Amino acid sequence: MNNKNVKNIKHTLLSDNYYILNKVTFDYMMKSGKWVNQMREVYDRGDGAGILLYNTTKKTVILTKQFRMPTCLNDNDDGMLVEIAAGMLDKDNPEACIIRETEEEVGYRLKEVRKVYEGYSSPGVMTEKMHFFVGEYTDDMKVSEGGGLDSEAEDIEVMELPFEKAVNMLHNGEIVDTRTIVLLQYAIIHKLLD
Ligand SMILES: Nc1nc2c(ncn2[C@@H]2O[C@H](COP(=O)(O)OP(=O)(O)O[C@H]3O[C@H](CO)[C@@H](O)[C@H](O)[C@@H]3O)[C@@H](O)[C@H]2O)c(=O)[nH]1
Ligand SMILES: [Mg+2]
Repeated sequence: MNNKNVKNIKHTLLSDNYYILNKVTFDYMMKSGKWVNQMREVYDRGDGAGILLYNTTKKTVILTKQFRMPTCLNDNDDGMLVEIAAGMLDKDNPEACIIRETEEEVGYRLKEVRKVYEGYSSPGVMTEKMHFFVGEYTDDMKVSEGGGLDSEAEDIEVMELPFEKAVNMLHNGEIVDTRTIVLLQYAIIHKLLD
């Protein structure tokens, strides 16, 4: 931390049941010069990486579908969410993480990936920074059915679909995962599948 307008940062652990939730209090100097004491609850579950897998010959992309309880509690009736392949870094670097997660979740062993963005997922609440990749896949890279790790009770449906269909799903509101929106827009802007 390097900000002269912030001092007296104190962490109080609220939960370390699975990941870490802290209450963080600090003094913050407003633009007016007045110091105010503020409190934020901050959830720390490490950083993540996600990838848009695309095939320029078939003009397809690979996405996943899985149950996401938090979305179910907010407007997503059945809790099923269409997403890019993604995972948490654990102890890996972002590139190693996304190559591992791609094989676990969708069954393709990638040789190369390309980092395109890095961004905070929900900066008011979470520490998480997300590393965004794109990667070209071909049929001969398929090594398994994917689906996620049984040991983590992951139950992931692999969806290979025409890019055009994915773009329609983006525009008609079927795709509501922000990370997936970001990478599909990247693919459109940079004409990855033209
Ligand atoms: N028991 C238990 N297990 C959990 C909990 N939270 C996560 N897990 C387990 O941890 C696994 C993490 O799988 P990953 O593939 O590494 O992560 P992810 O859930 O796909 O996360 C990705 O998407 C998130 C967006 O929802 C991102 O926040 C994250 O950085 C990453 O990109 C989940 O499948 C689940 O089994 C929890 O509170 N309790
Ligand atoms: Mg995942």
